[in-house]
Amino acid sequence: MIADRDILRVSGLTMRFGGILAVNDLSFTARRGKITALIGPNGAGKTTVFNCITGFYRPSAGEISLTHDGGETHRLDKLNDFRITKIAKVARTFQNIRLFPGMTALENLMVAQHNALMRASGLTFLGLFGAPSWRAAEKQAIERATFWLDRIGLRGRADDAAGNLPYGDQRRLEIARAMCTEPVLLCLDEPAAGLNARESAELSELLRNIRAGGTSILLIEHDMSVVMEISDHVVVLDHGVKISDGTPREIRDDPRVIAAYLGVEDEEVEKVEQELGL
Ligand SMILES: Nc1ncnc2c1ncn2[C@@H]1O[C@H](COP(=O)(O)OP(=O)(O)OP(=O)(O)O)[C@@H](O)[C@H]1O
Repeated sequence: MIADRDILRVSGLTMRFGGILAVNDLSFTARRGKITALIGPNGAGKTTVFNCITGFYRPSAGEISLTHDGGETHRLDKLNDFRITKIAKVARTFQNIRLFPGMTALENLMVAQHNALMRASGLTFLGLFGAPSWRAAEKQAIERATFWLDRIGLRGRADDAAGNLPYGDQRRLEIARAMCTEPVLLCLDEPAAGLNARESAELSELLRNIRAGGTSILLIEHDMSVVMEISDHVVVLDHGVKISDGTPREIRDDPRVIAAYLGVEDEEVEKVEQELGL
């Protein structure tokens, strides 16, 4: 069977908080094996969309479906966050770092594989007695953690407390931790926030590697150099509504996007366009 080109389809997504319409009838798709960026000015609704996709919020209306390579489709708007991670295989990171700072880098990656280890122990205390199934699963978990420590260049710091690592390393460790759950879709909320130029370049390299490995990525990002450099497809939100959708180049040249970022009203778009010579 040929896999569906789109891994994620969001259709008519609406999210209300009392009188606030944070996301209004939003539709877009994310392609399989590609990097899709969700951008927009502050308060545009990006994190709310992420929270709906990853089950932190139940949408007020709309459908979110994720299709695995084999054709199996999951309605994310109907699943809770636990099942979205475990069954639909969607992983996420947050705007603020949420590592366990007192645990080592390796331990942080092992904790992410807790579900697999528990399954191998038959959900009992067999692990404590070193049952063969548990030992095999533990070996595999260590191998996977080591693989990701290598990928992010932190093998040599495996035993250091995560909280003592430089900020950029912590950001990459968080992404590695999400990858240890073997997601089909990785959702990253502002991964480049607070990074210096060298750390941003390392992040871009890591995300390209993850894409090359076949994992699809959905990314919220304010750092336009990262967005333009690595995204295959960009969706632009403003006031909860999609205002543009296309390649990074198409987005960059879209007067509606420029106007939204400059904070001007619709009727001024033409003026901005003229001023920029578009
Ligand atoms: N839990 C909530 N309760 C009430 N209003 C909310 C809630 N979450 C978000 N909002 C509102 O929804 C709108 C969209 O917010 P959201 O955080 O999704 O935007 P954003 O594009 O991610 O912004 P930023 O780039 O600043 O992170 C804002 O007006 C915000 O105040």
